[in-house]
Amino acid sequence: MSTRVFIDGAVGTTGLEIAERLAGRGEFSLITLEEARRKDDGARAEAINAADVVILCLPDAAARAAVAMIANDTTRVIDASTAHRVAPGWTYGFPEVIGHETVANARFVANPGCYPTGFIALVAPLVRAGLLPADWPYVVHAVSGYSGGGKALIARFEDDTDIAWRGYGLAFGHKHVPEMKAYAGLSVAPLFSPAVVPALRGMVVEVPLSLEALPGVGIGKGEALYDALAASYAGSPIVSVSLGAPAEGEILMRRSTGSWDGLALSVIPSADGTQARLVARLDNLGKGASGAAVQSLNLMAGLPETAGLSL
Ligand SMILES: NC(=O)C1=CN([C@@H]2O[C@H](COP(=O)(O)OP(=O)(O)OC[C@H]3O[C@@H](n4cnc5c(N)ncnc54)[C@H](OP(=O)(O)O)[C@@H]3O)[C@@H](O)[C@H]2O)C=CC1
Ligand SMILES: CC(=O)N[C@@H](CCC(=O)OP(=O)(O)O)C(=O)O
Repeated sequence: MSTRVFIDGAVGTTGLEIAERLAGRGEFSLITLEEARRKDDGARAEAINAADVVILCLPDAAARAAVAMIANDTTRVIDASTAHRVAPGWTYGFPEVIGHETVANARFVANPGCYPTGFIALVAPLVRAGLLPADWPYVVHAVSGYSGGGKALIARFEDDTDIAWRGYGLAFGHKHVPEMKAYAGLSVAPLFSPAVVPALRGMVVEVPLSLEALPGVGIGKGEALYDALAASYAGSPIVSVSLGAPAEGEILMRRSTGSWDGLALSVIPSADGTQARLVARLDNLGKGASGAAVQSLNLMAGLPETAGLSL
């Protein structure tokens, strides 16, 4: 029997991408609402309670309201919003970090944020292995494609094609910081500096490290960081790890890059071993949102984790 899936927010940026990844897959049957009823609470409640799995692609408040509509003890949830990522009773939907079985068996799964996906993938295994300190104020520089801001930011970048770079998060307290701190296992919040560039999709997340200044780390430890990350993701069909700068000597985000559900991690040590740059590249709409949701859905349905993904 196929798994009945309802995507609440199915015509938004994330919802549409999830629907694309599920299209034509016989393991799932999609419950859909016509345009006139997609924001009708009665119709949504009916669809939510008829589904085996509901995928919430909504603003935070609407996601909380949708969970409150569940009137049974079987409907499972994957919430793409920020509403439940550090909430008790919810499982963080990052199988490579939290454990595949844990996600497969969870009822309430919070899909990770796009920037935290890069940061946590780089830092969590290294803190867990005792190679990086938990009580260090890590700095996170990151660049996202404008689809990361949903329909509103897409419209802004399409209307104002003169924007070359948009730094933001200047009031601090970005909504992704709590999950970064929690799932990287840190006792100090990272300092997060995000920016948007005029590309629809794509993301680079960088954590620069002074190995000589980091307590308990030291000069020449870049390769040990690489070894630990490579071991942590060994065999993953989704996460790759490389050592050193790309042969081209630069990292490019291209406007023409299409949908991709992988996550590429690099450890780039300096020649003298005193510094390293940890870099994650992903598609904010892929492993950063819709790809991750479909990966969790696959696991929850007992299917191979990469089914329907572009890798
Ligand atoms: N874009 C991204 O890269 C990522 C987004 N997310 C998260 O996913 C969620 C969705 O984001 P995104 O797809 O970008 O946002 P969009 O603004 O593109 O889409 C949100 C959709 O939700 C609909 N909606 C809003 N309120 C309700 C409601 N009460 N009932 C039913 N539908 C409603 C909107 O309707 P309408 O079309 O009428 O406005 C819209 O279609 C957010 O929580 C976001 O933070 C997570 C990871 C990455
Ligand atoms: C470019 C841009 O605006 N990005 C969004 C985050 C996108 C994302 O990951 O949203 P979730 O937190 O719902 O996962 C932001 O910084 O608020």
